Amino acid sequence: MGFLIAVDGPAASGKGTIAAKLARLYGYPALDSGLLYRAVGVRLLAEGGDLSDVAAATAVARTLDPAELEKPEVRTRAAGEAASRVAIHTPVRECLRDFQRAFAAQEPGAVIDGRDIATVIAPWAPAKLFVTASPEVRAERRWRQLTAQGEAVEYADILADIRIRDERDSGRSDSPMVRADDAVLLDTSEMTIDGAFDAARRIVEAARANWSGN
Ligand SMILES: Nc1ncnc2c1ncn2[C@@H]1O[C@H](COP(=O)(O)OP(=O)(O)O)[C@@H](O)[C@H]1O
Ligand SMILES: Nc1ccn([C@@H]2O[C@H](COP(=O)(O)OP(=O)(O)O)[C@@H](O)[C@H]2O)c(=O)n1
Repeated sequence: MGFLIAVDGPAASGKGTIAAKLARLYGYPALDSGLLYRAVGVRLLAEGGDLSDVAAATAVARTLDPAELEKPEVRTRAAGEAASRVAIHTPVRECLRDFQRAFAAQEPGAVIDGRDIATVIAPWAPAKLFVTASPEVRAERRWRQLTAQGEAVEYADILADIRIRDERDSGRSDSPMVRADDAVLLDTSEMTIDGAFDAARRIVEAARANWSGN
């Protein structure tokens, strides 16, 4: 198994940004695991399905095509909400698990960001970060991001979304969002993107120095 960097954390904490930069730094492939759940939610809704219909959501997860992760629709506010609603279904998570585990194990290394990478997908990961920030800061970042993408959204509504999603993601019974005991907490509330990346890089370098692999 390679040097896997697991980057977990709540919505809009900056974990994807950090994961992408670490992947570039080390020359590893990166997987944004949230896109898998977003793509399931988006297709289910497009087919007129119900997000609480476990069988229908599982059928979509089983037939997910990588091209669906590239669609701009998976990056919308509604897709984030839909993702967290299909992500509570155990059979949906099971359908997506093998792909993530195979991605995680590749040599010489990989970076995956999500909610349960360090706890469920790859507890063996040599480097684990739990990236967070206050709900207000995350809402501000998500509001800016969605506005820049052309979505008309209000800050107050995005803050409410963030709070609901935090509760749903950390309260579900299967693979809840939680910091792994051995994951390093990185609170980016007061950090710039460069500052957060620098802190993440130092955490990963320390983990690499302790790693018994190549
Ligand atoms: N430290 C930071 N300071 C300001 N903006 C940030 C920071 N980290 C990320 N962002 C921005 O916030 C938004 C959400 O970041 P992203 O990495 O997609 O979060 P996540 O993957 O946790 O949902 C993006 O537009 C990103 O550019
Ligand atoms: N490894 C993962 C990744 C995402 N998810 C779910 O998918 C949703 C969307 O994830 P995301 O990472 O794209 O969300 P943001 O953090 O970008 O808003 C989350 O709210 C989780 O419910 C998950 O359950 N497990």
